[in-house]
Order: sequence, then structure tokens, then C-alpha cells
Amino acid sequence: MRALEDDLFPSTPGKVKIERAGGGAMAMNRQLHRCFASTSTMFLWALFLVAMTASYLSFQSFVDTSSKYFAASWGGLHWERQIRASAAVRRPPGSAAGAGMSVLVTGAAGFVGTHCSLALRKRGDGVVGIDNFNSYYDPSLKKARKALLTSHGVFVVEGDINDGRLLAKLFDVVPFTHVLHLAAQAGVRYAMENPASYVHSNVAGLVTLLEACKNADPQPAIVWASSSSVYGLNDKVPFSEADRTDQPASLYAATKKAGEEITHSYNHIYGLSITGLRFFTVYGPWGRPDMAYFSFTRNILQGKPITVYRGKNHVDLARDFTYIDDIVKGCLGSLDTAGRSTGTGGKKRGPAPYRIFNLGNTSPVTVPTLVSILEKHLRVKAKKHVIEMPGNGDVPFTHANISLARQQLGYKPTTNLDAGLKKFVKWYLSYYGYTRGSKNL
Ligand SMILES: O=C(O)[C@H]1O[C@H](OP(=O)(O)OP(=O)(O)OC[C@H]2O[C@@H](n3ccc(=O)[nH]c3=O)[C@H](O)[C@@H]2O)[C@H](O)[C@@H](O)[C@@H]1O
Repeated sequence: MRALEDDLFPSTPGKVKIERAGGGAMAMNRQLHRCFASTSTMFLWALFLVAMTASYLSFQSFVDTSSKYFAASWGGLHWERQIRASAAVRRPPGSAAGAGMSVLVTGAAGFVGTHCSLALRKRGDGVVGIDNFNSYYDPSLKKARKALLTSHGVFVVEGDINDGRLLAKLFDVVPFTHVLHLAAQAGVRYAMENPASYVHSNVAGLVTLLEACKNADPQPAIVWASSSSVYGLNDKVPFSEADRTDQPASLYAATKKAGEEITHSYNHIYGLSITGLRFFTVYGPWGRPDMAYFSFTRNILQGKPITVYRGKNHVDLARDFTYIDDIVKGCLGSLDTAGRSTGTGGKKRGPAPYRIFNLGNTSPVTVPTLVSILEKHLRVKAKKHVIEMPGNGDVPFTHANISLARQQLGYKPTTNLDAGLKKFVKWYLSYYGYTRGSKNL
């Protein structure tokens, strides 16, 4: 009975086996045999455990994948109808701006994405948005932007640019003429906290999108958001497109620079038409809460201190702050002038345009001046806490040369920081329910 029990449950945890006394070689033999047997059974148990773990993990990933599949918020006839309706061009025939385009806007519920989608829709172009509504900043602001887009007839798909199946489906449903690629992990300093998210969106996501564009028939022309941050430690001012961009100061900048190189390879191999836009610190209504002008406004109104970074030797930091409406004009101008992609079926049929433009304002303003303008429009004094710029990826200044964009896109910024912040403050107060003359203002 005892032996049977031992054989059936040889290594029950916590069970101590007591050897009975026995003599000579037989005992030794038995011990050796038991030892060998227990080693091999241990090995079998280990194998069993490994197998169990492996099957558990693969079951988990199966559950994960299938739940993603079944829980997908896209697909179906109704969904396809909504996509087609949103992508339909509603431009009056013979209107000055041409036949109209169908644009897939990635990051449509983002700051620039929302404004561009609305502007395209307004002039009659077809627009379909895609956005993953991640929580990098308050997703309720993104939901509010989406509601605004919906009310203007722009359908926004909730999905990720890393989802190749979704992208393929979208191109299946609509022969998009253009992609305005604005989805990205933005923010210069957050890259030190969460580097993987920059690689996920700005590198892996970009490649997934380019693969979908390359496979699409017809291939769309692509206009996408690079960044002024690619100039990094360049100190030749103003920054021109031909200047050095091989000294990024942050991982964010490095992923945007990588994007410029990656898009170049897709242009070269597959004939995709590419326009990269180097945005210079874009601000305005419906903006990004992680940016300085936005968080300063919030803190000033709440009576909280703001941290103002200062450069080496007490030199103020400066940015070529660019108002959203000017950026929108630059984006639409880029879409309008983008030449066609030449490939079909993943094969290049001839050279396609590869362009890079600065979209800036051409007049840098220091951060302390930004704060004074905000104080003026908010009618509240800021509690400033000035510290030396931490080594977190920031650059001391940016300044755009926009001759190329002016020449080729007709780009001409018209809003200075004072006028632009006035509009931002007006939106902020109304969106967050402040009323002039109340106690807190
Ligand atoms: O133009 C660009 O390429 C980049 O512009 C912004 O990056 P940044 O210029 O750093 O914009 P903010 O984060 O709004 O900072 C503006 C200035 O305020 C300063 N700052 C920021 C935050 C803070 O708490 N205090 C402070 O003094 C920064 O050092 C910087 O000089 C965007 O966040 C990036 O996504 C974009 O790519």
C-alpha cells in the first residue's frame, strides 16, 4: 500500500519520505533505483509543469486575440456604410479646389487631427478618422473632439494604427486618395518616462500604416507630421530643411527623424508619395493639455505655481509657436500639392515625390513672454517657479525658415502668439466652464 502510494504520488509537496532500515546491496540498490526514479519523475513533473505553463500562455494569448477580435469596435455592413458615407466627396462639381479627395486622417481625435478633419470636411472633401483614444492625456477631451467631428459628418474609427487588419479593411472599403498621418506619441519630455510608447506609435505604427498604403490599390499620397524637434542641437538659425538633423536631443525627436528615413525608404522602394511636415510647437483651441501653454493656463487659473525652465547662463528658452489655423492651411496645402503615388500591387511604377517642409511661424517668443501674454488674457498673475532646464530632451530654441513651404504650398502664417493665445484662452474658459466676472476670475 505504501509503495503504491509512493508510486502514484511520488513527490507530493511537503511529504517527507522516511527510509525504512534495510541491509546491504539490496538496500543500496533500492535506494539508487528510488533516487533514479525520483529524479526521472521530478523531470517528468517539470516537463508537465512546463507544458502546462506553455499551454496556459498560448490559451491566454488565444483568449486575448479572440477577445480583441470579437470585441473589435469595427466591421459589419453598417460600419462599412458609415465609412463610405464619411469618405464621400461632397464638393460642388466645378468648384475652384478641384475634384475633391478622400482622406484617411490618423489621430483624428487629436489636436491637429480634429482641426484638419473639420477643415477638409468644410470644403467638401471626404474624411474618415482613426484614433486609439489612448490616455496619454485626458481621453474625455478626445471624446469631445470626436463628438464635434461626428456633428460635422466625420466618422472616427476607434482603432490603432498598429492594427494592420483594420487598416487593410479601411482601404478595402474606400479607395482613399490621401492619408493625413497625424497619429503619434507626442511630447518631448514624456519620452524619458515611457520610451516604448514612442517606438510603438512613431516607428512600429508608422511602418504598419505604410505597409497598408503600399498594398492599397490605388496607393494614397501620404502627408504626415514630423517635428521641429528633428533639428535637435542644430544652432544654425533659422532652421532650414537642408540643415543637419542628425543630432536629436530626445527619443521623441529620434523617432520623428526615424520616421523621415522610414518614409523615404517606402517612397524609394514602393513609389509612395510622401510629404513630411516639421511642425513648430503648435497651439490653439482644442489643444493638447500636456503642452506648456495649456498646463500653464490650467495652473494659473487654479492658483497653482508653474515651472518655467531657463537655459544655460540664464538665457530664456524660446519657441517658434505656431497657431493651429496656420498649420491647418499648411496641411491642406500639402494635400493639395502632393503628387500621386506611382505603385500598384506593392510595386513601384515610377518615381514619386518625397518632400519635407517646415511649418513654423518664423518669430520665436521666449517662455516668460508666453507666460506674460497668458497672464494678460487670463487677467490672473502666475506664480512662477523658475528653474534651470533639466536635461530632459528640451532644446533651447526653435526658429523656422519657411521659404520652401511658402514657395511650394503657398504657406503664410498670419496669427501671432498674442492673437492666437487670446483665441485659446477664450476657448479654454468656455470649454472648462469659467465665466468672466465670477469669483475665480
Ligand atoms: O515643435 C515641436 O516639434 C514640438 O513642440 C512641442 O514641444 P515643445 O516645444 O517642447 O512644447 P511645450 O512642451 O509646450 O514646451 C514649450 C516650452 O515651454 C517650456 N516648458 C515646458 C513645460 C514646463 O513645465 N515649463 C517650461 O518652461 C519648454 O522647455 C519649452 O521651451 C510638442 O509638445 C511636440 O509634440 C512637438 O513635436
